[in-house]
Amino acid sequence: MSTPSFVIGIAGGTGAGKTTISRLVTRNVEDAVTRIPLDNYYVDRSDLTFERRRELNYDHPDAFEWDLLHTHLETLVSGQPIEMPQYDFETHDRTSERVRVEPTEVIVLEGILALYDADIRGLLDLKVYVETDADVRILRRIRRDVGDRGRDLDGVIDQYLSTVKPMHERFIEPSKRHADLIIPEGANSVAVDLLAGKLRMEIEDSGDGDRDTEATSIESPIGGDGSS
Ligand SMILES: Nc1ncnc2c1ncn2[C@@H]1O[C@H](COP(=O)(O)OP(=O)(O)O)[C@@H](O)[C@H]1O
Ligand SMILES: O=c1ccn([C@@H]2O[C@H](COP(=O)(O)O)[C@@H](O)[C@H]2O)c(=O)[nH]1
Repeated sequence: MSTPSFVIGIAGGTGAGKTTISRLVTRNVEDAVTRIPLDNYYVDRSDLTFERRRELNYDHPDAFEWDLLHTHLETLVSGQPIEMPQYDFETHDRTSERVRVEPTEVIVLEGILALYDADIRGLLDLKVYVETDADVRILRRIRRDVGDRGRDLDGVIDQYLSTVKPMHERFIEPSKRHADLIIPEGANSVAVDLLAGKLRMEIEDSGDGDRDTEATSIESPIGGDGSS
């Protein structure tokens, strides 16, 4: 167990590439990094039926349990472990499982509104916003939500137009002004390598970590095999 010396927040719209970037920048230093998906802090709505949960707005700040996230980040930063909630996108529900997370040298908080809350921002040493065009993001989201999250095309389109897009414009995009670093076009390989280097430096400064490096290669901008 270590006391974290560096906390990064990675925000950006749905499908921007936040998860991909946080995986890429931490891939050679995994033992020294704790990744906290903001999604795990969606408010527990297991009191509602599935039908009702399906209609909720998951892109408004009120959908998240900020106090719990703040407490957990503070706990990790103070060198103590947390019991992190887990979230199931297929059922739109927090699961009964909790995962024990030990503090490491670096913490990466990643999610659509990772830069939204002022108290959370106060705990971040580096604030990153991933900026990717809306058309690329919706194409990625369709592929992911239909393929991995149990949705159908009409459902993804309805949700996008009714809540995802308006909340993006109202809350997510404006949070970009808090960023120290804006990464254009998702997993931009130059930005990923710079960020990975920064992480390695922080880890080395705190006296631990695997220092191997690997070049970053980026596939087609909407995933798949890149063929047309
Ligand atoms: N630069 C990229 N090139 C190709 N596919 C990407 C890229 N970045 C992300 N993707 C794909 O797009 C989808 C959404 O990316 P993800 O990182 O989960 O976005 P976010 O976490 O911002 O919602 C995933 O299927 C991922 O593999
Ligand atoms: O129950 C839920 C919870 C969230 N969502 C959608 O997920 C995205 C955030 O995840 P990303 O990985 O950043 O795309 C958000 O836009 C919500 O609309 C959901 O559909 N159902």
